[in-house]
Amino acid sequence: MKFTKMHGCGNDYIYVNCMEKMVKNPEKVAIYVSDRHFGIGSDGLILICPSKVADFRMAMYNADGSEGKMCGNGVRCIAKYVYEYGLTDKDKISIETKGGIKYLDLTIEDGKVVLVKVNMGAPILEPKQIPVTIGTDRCVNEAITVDGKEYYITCVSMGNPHAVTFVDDTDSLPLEQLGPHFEKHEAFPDRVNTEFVQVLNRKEVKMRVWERGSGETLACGTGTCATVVACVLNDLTDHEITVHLLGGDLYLNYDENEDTVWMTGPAAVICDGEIDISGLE
Ligand SMILES: N[C@@H](CCC[C@H](N)C(=O)O)C(=O)O
Repeated sequence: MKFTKMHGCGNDYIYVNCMEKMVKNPEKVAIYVSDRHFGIGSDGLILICPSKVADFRMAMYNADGSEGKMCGNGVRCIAKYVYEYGLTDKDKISIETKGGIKYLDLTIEDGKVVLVKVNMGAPILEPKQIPVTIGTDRCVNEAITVDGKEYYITCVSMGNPHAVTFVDDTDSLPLEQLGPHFEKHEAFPDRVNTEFVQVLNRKEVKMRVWERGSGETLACGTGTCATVVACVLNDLTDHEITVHLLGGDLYLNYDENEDTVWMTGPAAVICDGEIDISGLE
């Protein structure tokens, strides 16, 4: 299987061009290629597929083989891939995902995609749709006990479920220990991605993330969208913020009038390669 390893702010995936031929058993392939010791090493697998309703379709799998409905860093990387590998010459493209069609604007310099701005669509706040069992109309600043300690969460779906909790200091968090307790908490019937957010000022926050199905990652695009929405709902920041992640910065704008979140950030190619997956197909 030919692949390209790419990352968006350190959130790395193995990308496969499936425009001609689909990968069989993508769940098993995701587990295999993601392994950082016995595979290639990544946060998961992303397939670039043909679409009947958009320019391209994304299928994404976490490192544990579970399917995710959306991936913010993933759609930016797909934009870079399809332009730089000659699948399109357009600087505005659409990508179908299980979380809806996303519209992307590519900034191109010397034939390279240096920045991608994505219309990530409307945040979903209704608890049943997220899904989370806490809250009636919304789950904003609601108490939850996780591993014996009380936290306050604001829940947002950006096609996939997120719980945002505000903390004093992201650096000192024992995420390896805490993350799984949030992910598998009974309040989240489909598990959850959790963002731990330290507000620096009205325009900047620091964020660490524990991703459903992949563990701690260096960045999560949909997680930053959930974060800006949670910040606004709790009146902690302006609508336009910079999110500092372990792997870099993303720029977010929650346009409440249009009910949409804009995410802008980079995408990078790490390498191209080929791997034998014949035992998995
Ligand atoms: N890293 C992603 C989100 C990937 C999917 C997530 N782990 C899920 O299962 O919902 C992003 O950049 O948004």
